[in-house]
This record gives sequence, C-alpha cells and structure tokens, in this order.
Amino acid sequence: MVRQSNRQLALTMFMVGFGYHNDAWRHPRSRSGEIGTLELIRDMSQAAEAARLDAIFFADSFSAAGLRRGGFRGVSVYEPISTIGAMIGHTEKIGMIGTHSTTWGEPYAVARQFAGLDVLSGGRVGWNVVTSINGNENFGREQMPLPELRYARATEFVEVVKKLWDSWDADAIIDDKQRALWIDNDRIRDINHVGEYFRVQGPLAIPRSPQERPVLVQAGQSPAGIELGSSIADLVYTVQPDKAKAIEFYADYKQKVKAKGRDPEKVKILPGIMPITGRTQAEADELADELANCIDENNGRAMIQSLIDADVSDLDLNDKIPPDRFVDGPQRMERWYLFRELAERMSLWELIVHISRAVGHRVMISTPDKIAESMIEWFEDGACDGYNFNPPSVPEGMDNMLRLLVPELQERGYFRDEYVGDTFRERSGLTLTEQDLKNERATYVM
Ligand SMILES: Cc1cc2nc3c(=O)[nH]c(=O)nc-3n(C[C@H](O)[C@H](O)[C@H](O)COP(=O)(O)O)c2cc1C
Repeated sequence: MVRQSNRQLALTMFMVGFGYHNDAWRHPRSRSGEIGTLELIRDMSQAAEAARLDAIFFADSFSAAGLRRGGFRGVSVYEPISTIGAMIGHTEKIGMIGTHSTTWGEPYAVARQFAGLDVLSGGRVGWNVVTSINGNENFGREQMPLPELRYARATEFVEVVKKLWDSWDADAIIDDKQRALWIDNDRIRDINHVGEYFRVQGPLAIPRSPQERPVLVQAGQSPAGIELGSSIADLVYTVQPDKAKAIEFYADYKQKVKAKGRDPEKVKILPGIMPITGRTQAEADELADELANCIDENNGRAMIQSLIDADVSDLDLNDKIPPDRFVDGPQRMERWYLFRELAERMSLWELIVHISRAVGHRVMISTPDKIAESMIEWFEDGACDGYNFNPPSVPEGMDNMLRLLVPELQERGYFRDEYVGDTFRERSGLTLTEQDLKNERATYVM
C-alpha cells in the first residue's frame, strides 16, 4: 500500500464499563461489581489516555429501558456531564465527548454545561448532538416526536448553543483592579435569538472556550441526520460494516460538507470498530468465544426484539426471522434496514451473536497486525478518517485493543505516540480559524 500523505488517524473510544459486547460484564474477568464507581471509569479514561487516543466518548439516553432489558450500550450509567467533570481531574490531555439530547433539554442549559466543562478542562470537551429515540415517558410526552421534528428542533438548538458559546470574545476578561472592571462589557454580547423553538437573550456567564468552542460530534445517518451533521459536526460517528459502502458514504458526506462552504479535512468521519484481539489468532478467537458464551438467551432475544421492533419470543434459535415481521415505518433508524438485511441470511442465534458484538458496527477477530493493516487500508482508500473503538470487554478486551493494537498503528506511523497541541481541537486537527468563525457567523445574525 502506498502512503498518500502524513495524515494521522483520529481514534476515540466508546466508554461503557460493561464492555460494548452484550453481556460481556458476565465474563469472569470483568469489573462488573465496580460499574458506577469513579475507579473503573478513571482506569478506563487513563488507559485511553496512555494509548494517546483523541478522546473518550460517553453515550447517553434519557431512559432506563435498555438497562431493564439487560442491554447497556446506549445507556450510560455514567451520566456524561458529571462524569466528564470528574475525569477532568484524573486525565490531562485526552478529549472528552459527552452526549446530550436536543429533544430533551434547553440550549441555554446545555451551552452552559459544556462551556463550563470546556473552560475547566482547558479546552478538552466535545458535545455529541443527538435527537434521542426514547425518553418521552420522562418528559410528559405520549410519544416520541417524529424524526423530522426532532431534527428541525436540533438544528435551531445547535445554532443557539453556538451563538451562546460565541457571546464572549477571547479577550473579554481584562481583570482591571484599578478601574474595578473584571470584564469588558463591550466584548460580551446578547444573542437575542428568536426562533421557531427557542427565545434566548444570552449571553453566557462563562468565558469563551480555550478552543473557541467545544468539538461537535454527530451520528445521524438518515437524510435529516446527515443534513445536520454535515452542517455542524467536527466528528461524525457512523455504522459502516462494509468497505465499499463506507467509501461511498465518506465521499458523499465530504461533498455535502464542501457544498456548505466548510473544510472537508476538518470534518472527520469515524466508523465504529470492535477489534477482538490477542497476542495470537488463537487468543483472539478464544476471547470472542468466551464473550459469545456470556450471552444470555433472554437478553439476546430482548435485544433483537427492541432493535428490530418485532416479537421473536416464539422462534427457535435455529430459525430465521420471517421477513413479514419487519414492518417499515417513519420512525425507523438507518440501522434497522441493516438488521433486516442480516436477518435474511442468519438464524436467530447467529443474529443474536452478531448483533451482541457491536450492534452492526464492524467487528474484527484477529491479530493486532492484521487489524492495524486493515484499519489503515480503509483509511488510505477513503473509507474513513479514523475510528470510534468499541471495547469488547472491560478490562481485558479494552486492554488488548489499547496495548496490542494501537502500538501497531503507531509503529506504522499512522497514529501519534505523543500528544501535540494544547486543546482537543489542536490535537485532532480541528482548529477553527478566524475565517472559519467569520463564515459561520455570516450564516446567522448576532
Ligand atoms: C457511535 C454512535 C453513538 C451514538 N450515541 C448515541 C447516544 O449516546 N444517544 C443517542 O440517543 N443516540 C446515539 N446514537 C444514535 C444517533 O444519534 C442517531 O440517532 C442514529 O444514528 C440514527 O440516525 P438517524 O436519527 O439520523 O436515523 C449514536 C450513534 C452512533 C453511530
């Protein structure tokens, strides 16, 4: 393979103390008894930082439905805002991405929380913008709003948040004891936003971010999701198990970014990947088998049922799911179509094992050198700018990934072995220039 340039991979890690593989917490060497403690999440964060990853990523949901049916991936026992606050004191350089919904919450509160974390951490924070697929029962709503409405609200929500983050100039603090002026009021502005969903005067009572503003992350894969992400995201998470489709997605996405007057190099597309690895192929296979053996049949059925939105309780594990159980509708996520495709060729049990691993994300069960080579090949062939790692289990699967696989990427010159730069944006090549900010301000009136 010919190296095209000096570009480096961007690598983040999905922080799930249970392990990303369904039921990995039942593995004899998991730390399941410590889930929810500071020690476990601190150790995971520090392991990611020792591997020099760009960022750790905390997913979130405003519902305990997943937990109750034995599925833990989309539900963070570690609430992102409070956990990032705690991790600021236990890490030094790694970026920290927290999820917050735009369907549940108000932009002023969200802008304030992320601005607070960003200032405290010296510019290491990111916000994963999601529109949520559940939580209505906790916000007085009979049903989830339709995706179209969620994305319309999200678009205005993000605009308000960005205006608020932009309401202080970098030099607003003058600290003039003589004149009794800590801030220069001319360098702090009301935003006076009046829109369809929000009326917000501003400004924030928090200084400007050390990295201009927190990094924005987005993972929508529907047309409306892509429209939002290509307008606002610095990092894009996506499910891409197939290389040819990933290349197509990548090219289309970058084209959309460019059409919006944004720099495609500063919008990094990161598909998920679950590397199940060990020192030898036999060790990798053994870990994969051990994790598959952890799957509880009832949890597996419940997971499938919830993901495809169909009853599978009467089916034998060796049966295929009858196609007529897949009923399409306006609430379907893009991944639902992927599951429908997989179900055409897999038995119920095969589907349970497959989806238990990484919910449709790419899985590789192999030696570190082979996984590294394949990751680099996707990168060089224009399928991605990096990856979001899904740690198969914690600590073992995570440690193998960070301590055996990441060094292979470093040795090949595709990943840093030291952090360079002062903020998340600088370290990850996402620095906003004055021109970037100017172009953006032109799209809204302040
Ligand atoms: C890696 C990754 C992480 C995600 N994290 C969350 C999350 O924490 N909370 C959430 O509600 N949705 C999360 N999502 C879902 C997306 O925000 C989005 O709703 C989903 O990809 C479907 O896209 P669509 O809404 O455009 O159909 C995540 C998706 C991916 C691929």
